[in-house]
Amino acid sequence: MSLKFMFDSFSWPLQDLNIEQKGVLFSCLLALLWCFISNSNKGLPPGPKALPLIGNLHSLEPQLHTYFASLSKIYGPICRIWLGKKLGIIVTSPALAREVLKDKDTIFANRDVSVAGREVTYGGTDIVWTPYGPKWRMLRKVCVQEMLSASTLDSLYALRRRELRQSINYFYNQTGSPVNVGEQMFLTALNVITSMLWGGTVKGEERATLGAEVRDVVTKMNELLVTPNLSDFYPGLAWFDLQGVKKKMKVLAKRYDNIFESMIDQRQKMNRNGVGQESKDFLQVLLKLKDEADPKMPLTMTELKALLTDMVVGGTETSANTVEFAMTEIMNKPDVLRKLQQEVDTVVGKDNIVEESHIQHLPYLYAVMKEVLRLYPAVPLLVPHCPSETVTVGGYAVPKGSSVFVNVWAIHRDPSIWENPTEFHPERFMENKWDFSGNDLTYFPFGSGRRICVGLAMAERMFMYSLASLIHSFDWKLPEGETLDFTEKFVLVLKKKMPLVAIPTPRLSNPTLYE
Ligand code: HEM
Repeated sequence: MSLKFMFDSFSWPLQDLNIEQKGVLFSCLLALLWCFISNSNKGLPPGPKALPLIGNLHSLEPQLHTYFASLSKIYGPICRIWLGKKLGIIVTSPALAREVLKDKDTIFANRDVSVAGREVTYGGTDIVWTPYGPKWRMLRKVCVQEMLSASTLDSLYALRRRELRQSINYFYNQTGSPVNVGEQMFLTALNVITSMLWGGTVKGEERATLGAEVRDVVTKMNELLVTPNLSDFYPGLAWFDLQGVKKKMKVLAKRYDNIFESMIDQRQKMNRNGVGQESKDFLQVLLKLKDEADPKMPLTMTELKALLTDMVVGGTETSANTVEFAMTEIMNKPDVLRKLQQEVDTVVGKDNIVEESHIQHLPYLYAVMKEVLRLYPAVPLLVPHCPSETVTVGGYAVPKGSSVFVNVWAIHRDPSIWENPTEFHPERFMENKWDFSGNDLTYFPFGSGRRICVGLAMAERMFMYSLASLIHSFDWKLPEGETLDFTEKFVLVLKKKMPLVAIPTPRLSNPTLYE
């Protein structure tokens, strides 16, 4: 429909031609476009034949991670795909991933901002979309050293604990009934993160209302962020916003901004009255930084809000989906569940509840986290990188401005690297060298190099604390007649196609441990 729209809109110079002349002209145009596209493939990595105008859009499959993996099996560890006018480069080997993310990191540490992404992050002023340079370094520093440092995270433990205990209490009240584990984990992650953002300001009923509003906005934003958008494939058409993605995102971004404005307003009032300083949360940390920032590199109110957006959008789905995949795999392997429960029982005891301080004493749980992120890396193609200049990778040209997808999902399942790659086997991580640092490009679920995930430390805490609490507090079984489903769905992040529904049964000694 949109291509017809394009031809209709630009048909005025053809009005005086008869049907045969139009046919000839159209064929010439197609031939020219074909030549243009064939020539423009010179020096590029190999890839499937592209059609004029649409490139490979016609054969694109929604499960991009598996589709890209199948292309790399045909065309090799570096291949190309045309997304309309946009060139995509797919990288699927540790050696080439190293070239992109380590050896030529400064060139590739840039992003190609999507229309929807720009709209939702105050014009791309957040960490994810800011190009590599002094501004991005400043934002990362704020995040790593101030918001997500070990000491700030320690000081926010009470907020995380409050939210997780509420979820455990919810599961307890559902004893014996089927519960949508995925949905609950999303709510828990969202509540944990928003609580850390401004939990010191919002109390009681307002917290619940605000939670529902944020949840609604974030869910709709995530849907729009993954809508294939013609404005991204044909930047020349962006002005028309043919699918209305930009317009819809603007409305959501405004709702989101209203929430931030109201939180910031309340906090500034509290600060003026001398009571805000007691609030320990990201908002307080950021407002202080903003007031004390170096005038040569200020932290603006817009950047502050964009940073808060990153925490919510970057931290909720990733964390929640990882816990849901873990629960699914564990329920499929009763031995793993038993071993995990034994480990947690030994460290915590059955007359006690899990605290975050326990998690560093749970090596098997840590191995489970690594194995889940091997099979289901939360961001399977990383956030696409974009070279700031044309550069050679694996002997092929990667032009400036192309979108580079590093298929970490496929590397994590490569049989030449992993024994029984599709089997969930946490033991493989008990005594080996793999970690989350991204130094070894056979295993890098959080990315590697300069753009490595900024929320790594928080993700570790959230996953370990949540999963330890879930399997320590409850035994889990499937509803009668149900089977486990492992089908994945690619929506920029990786999620389960069918949510995990399971029945919790309390296993601790005393009902007060669920309050
Ligand atoms: C299981 C949990 C998570 C996984 C597996 C994960 C993974 C990733 C990956 C693969 C990237 C892209 C790296 C690249 O482009 O090369 C990324 C970027 C990012 N993540 Fe995470 N993430 C997780 C949780 C979080 C959390 C909890 C937060 C924040 C609270 C967060 C915030 C970010 C941000 C802001 C970026 C962009 C960094 C930049 O472009 O400089 N992530 N993450």
